[in-house]
Amino acid sequence: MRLLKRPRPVDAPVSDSERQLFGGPLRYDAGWANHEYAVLENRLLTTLRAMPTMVGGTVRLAWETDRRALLTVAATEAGQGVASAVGLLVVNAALAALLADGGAADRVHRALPALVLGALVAVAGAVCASWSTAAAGRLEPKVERAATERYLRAAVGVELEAVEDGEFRRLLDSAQWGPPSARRTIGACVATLNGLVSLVAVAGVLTVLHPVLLPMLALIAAPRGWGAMRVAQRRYLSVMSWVEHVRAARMLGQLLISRTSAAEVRVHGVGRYLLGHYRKMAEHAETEATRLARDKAGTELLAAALSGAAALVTYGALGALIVSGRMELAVAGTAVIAVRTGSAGLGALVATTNTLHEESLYVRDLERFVAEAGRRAIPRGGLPLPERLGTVRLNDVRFRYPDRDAPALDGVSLTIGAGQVVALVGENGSGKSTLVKLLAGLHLPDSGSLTWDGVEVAEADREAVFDRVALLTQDFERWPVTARTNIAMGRPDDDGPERAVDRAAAVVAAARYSGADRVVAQLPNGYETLLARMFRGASELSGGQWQKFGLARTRYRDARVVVVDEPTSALDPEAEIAAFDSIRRLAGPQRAVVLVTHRMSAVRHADVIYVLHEGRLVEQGGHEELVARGGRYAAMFRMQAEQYAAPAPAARPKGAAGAVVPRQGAAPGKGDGVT
Ligand SMILES: Nc1ncnc2c1ncn2[C@@H]1O[C@H](COP(=O)(O)OP(=O)(O)OP(=O)(O)O)[C@@H](O)[C@H]1O
Repeated sequence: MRLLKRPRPVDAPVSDSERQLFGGPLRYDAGWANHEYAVLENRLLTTLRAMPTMVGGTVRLAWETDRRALLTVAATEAGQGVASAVGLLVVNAALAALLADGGAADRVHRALPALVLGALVAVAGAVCASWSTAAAGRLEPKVERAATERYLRAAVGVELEAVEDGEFRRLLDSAQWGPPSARRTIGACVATLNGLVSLVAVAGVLTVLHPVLLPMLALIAAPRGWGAMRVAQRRYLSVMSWVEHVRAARMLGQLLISRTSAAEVRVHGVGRYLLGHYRKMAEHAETEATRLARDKAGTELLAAALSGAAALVTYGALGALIVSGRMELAVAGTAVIAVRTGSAGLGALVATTNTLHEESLYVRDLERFVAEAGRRAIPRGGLPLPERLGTVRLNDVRFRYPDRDAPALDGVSLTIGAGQVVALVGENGSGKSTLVKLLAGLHLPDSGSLTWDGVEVAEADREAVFDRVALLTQDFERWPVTARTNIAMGRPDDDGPERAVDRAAAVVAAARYSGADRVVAQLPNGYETLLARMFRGASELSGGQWQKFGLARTRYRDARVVVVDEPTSALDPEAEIAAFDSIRRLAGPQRAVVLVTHRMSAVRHADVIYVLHEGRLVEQGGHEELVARGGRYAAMFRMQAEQYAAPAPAARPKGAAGAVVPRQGAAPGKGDGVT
């Protein structure tokens, strides 16, 4: 029974590629999988008992999206069941008439009404079947759409912290199979219902014919049922435990064909490298597929052998009943047909129940995800914020990312007032972007307080906080939509037809503000040009041109607090000066600007400069004041200023002709050619 050993996909060996590229196995950890085993290793009956709950969610969705179609499916499936029961009784009547005493013509004549009824019943069954197919076909896409909407709504509603949490992302990943499974669940439900109704009909007929026939039918089908369930459970476990591995291999494939990586893929030879790893990872996954196939083959063989033995016993019993005179020939004939129909029906029922079970496991993941997303959702409602902006205040704020030991922000207190341009500076990793995320309401402080006009952000209506912030980060989104919509995405809710004219004017004004209007002038269809290379006829922009669009979007958003994080890294010097100038001009009586940048020249005009170091606020003040203080800010400013100062003419080494390129790692003054 080696083939039927309990599988442990999580114990599979780790491939070199996983180690080299991802630092270890990309399998979900055994703790979770073992918990699943605890549920899945339960007996068949437990699974069957859990089925109504598992399927219930999908049926509820179907009820909500199109109850008429759902009721039609149920009614027509029941109709088919009745038709098949009547059909069997008609067969019995026809056989009884045909096997009775008398002449052949007489017997056929007596069987005729039953045969005509049989034909009518068959037609009714076929009409029901096609009606059911049409209704189910209408229902399925609606259910998938409703499930997808549930999934996406739950996903966009969670806190940023959840999005960055690996465990939550795992749930997010596995739940994506829920919506297509919900669609297939409808089909499987229909087939299961069909099988169940026909089976009840056959069972009823068999019980009427002889009480021993029913248990025999069950005996034939039980092993196949067990086998199918076992195969489904193992496949599900395997899929779940390999989901990250599959995603990583898919990601390698995407990197190979992506446009952004195309240059490095070619010039650095990354293509060959990743292709090799893709192959190794795919081969590794194939070993799991082989193991599953072997396990499936073993299970099915055993189930078929047991089922065959049960069939042998059944037909033997039928023979004994006929020989002993306890069953008439006509009844035995109908019984054979009924047992054959019944066991074929049971086989199909087992297969569809199995599909239903497997699909509902994925739907259950979706349910689990939606529940978890609900727990981690951004709270709705809360205290309102005043319409006019006064001050945003941080007092002794501390924040630590869940997977880090050291806090990203520690004891930070600062104020941002309306009309101010506030600059955040500090070395890489000092906490600037984290501070920005807290300001925007994307993260909440672990301790200390962050208030918007006196309202604690944790208690405020978060929608209102978001509404007051415009965010332009370094990796702002380059939406694959038209130039116009790319700018209007700054406030996409503002989309009513009555606002169309104002909106068009606002888009043009925002583009003029950032210099994006000059980019638009060169586009083949102006504002209607699609900015996504992946579509035919679309245009692509340079990094700097995109930044102008990002700036225009921020302007269009027209928010109370404008946060710009390294907004000009790709701009040419002239455009950069203009951009910083425009950004500074955004500040007004009702608007504050928070500028995060390493360009010290852009910072000097800020009203207040906050200097962060290892998550702590170490200096604050105006440019002149901070330079005079001679601290960290002054050092950073001096360092950048020196870059632009004319270098002192270096003494040319004796005997060196022309420019000398020092050897890498050589100490100054010990360049090549020095004697
Ligand atoms: N999502 C995250 N999860 C865990 N740690 C994070 C996350 N984002 C940032 N950090 C860590 O928090 C600290 C502060 O990072 P942050 O991005 O705020 O710095 P920064 O000052 O904006 O840096 P840079 O100038 O490089 O943009 C760093 O140690 C960083 O590694």
